[in-house]
Amino acid sequence: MSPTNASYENGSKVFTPKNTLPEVETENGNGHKRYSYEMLVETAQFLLSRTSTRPVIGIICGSGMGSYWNEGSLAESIVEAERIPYEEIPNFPVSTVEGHHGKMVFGTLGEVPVVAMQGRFHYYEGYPLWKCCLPVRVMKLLGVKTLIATNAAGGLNPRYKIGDLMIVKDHINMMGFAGNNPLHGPNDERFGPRFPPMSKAYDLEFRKIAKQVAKELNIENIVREGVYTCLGGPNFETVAELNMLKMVGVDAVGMSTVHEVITARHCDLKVFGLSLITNECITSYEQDNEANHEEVLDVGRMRQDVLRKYVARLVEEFGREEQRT
Ligand SMILES: O=P(O)(O)O[C@H]1O[C@H](CO)[C@@H](O)[C@H]1O
Ligand SMILES: Nc1nc2[nH]cnc2c(=O)[nH]1
Repeated sequence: MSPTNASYENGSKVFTPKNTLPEVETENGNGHKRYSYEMLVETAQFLLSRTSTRPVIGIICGSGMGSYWNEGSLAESIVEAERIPYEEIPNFPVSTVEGHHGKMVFGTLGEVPVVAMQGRFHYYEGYPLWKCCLPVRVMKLLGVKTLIATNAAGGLNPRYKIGDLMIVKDHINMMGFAGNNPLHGPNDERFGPRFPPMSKAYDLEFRKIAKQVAKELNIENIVREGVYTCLGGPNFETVAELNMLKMVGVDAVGMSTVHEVITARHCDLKVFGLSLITNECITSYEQDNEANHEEVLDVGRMRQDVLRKYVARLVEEFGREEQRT
């Protein structure tokens, strides 16, 4: 099916943008079918029927960071948590990566109603980008106003240390350079415009608040601010690739987040991004160590206490900011 309605005026082809998409699109060029707005409404309605929480902030937990949402450890922060396994959610993918539990957690942090994804979807798992980002649109339909996307990332900036936290200032959409974008294909205006701007992807006010909160919590020495990029994975990068990324101004490298943020901004969610630097990016052939997922998960575990406290305080502050504006 054509993404646009074409008609002819004075012999020239005129395209009128369509407002809605068909229930299930035909193949979009990647061999994957997309879900319609109505299907995602069905998913959101299912979730709303399973919880009394009406979340205003959505959180995506990065690799190894979801464990701080496990039973017990968050009891004092997430109040009356309700956990819904992805398998039970209509139209939802399932998590296949170690360190991603595959549950939606509803509850409150401070006074703020939240939904947290304990496990995200990655391109390398075999999901097309739009499907990796489907939960972001579901969050929008749940009433979420702000997305907090956390991730584990390799530290490319030589000043970064393992265990540092990086407030994401901006991203470079490397996969997008090659034409792979979650918004690829027909646009549904009910989510957002065909050509969304991306120059204010990461909310400036939230970034200021995050720096202030880092001071209050006395963790400013480990909190950085920098540029993130996402590669398709699942392999970690070669030395030459990392040196190229360094040259173009990348501070941290991962395999997620960028497409989620694009999807979130498209549907007008405010965004805050936070990377946990879990490993050093290897930029010299003389170095012996190599990146590995175990280290990524270990550092997530090691920093879970700090992350939990920091994210919980940020949620409170962002919730307050949300009420103010
Ligand atoms: O981005 P998150 O999901 O935090 O995880 C990062 O860590 C994993 C590699 O160890 C990859 O999945 C990469 O994307
Ligand atoms: N691409 C990539 N993803 C990561 N996730 C955690 N560490 C890394 C890394 O070094 N590279």
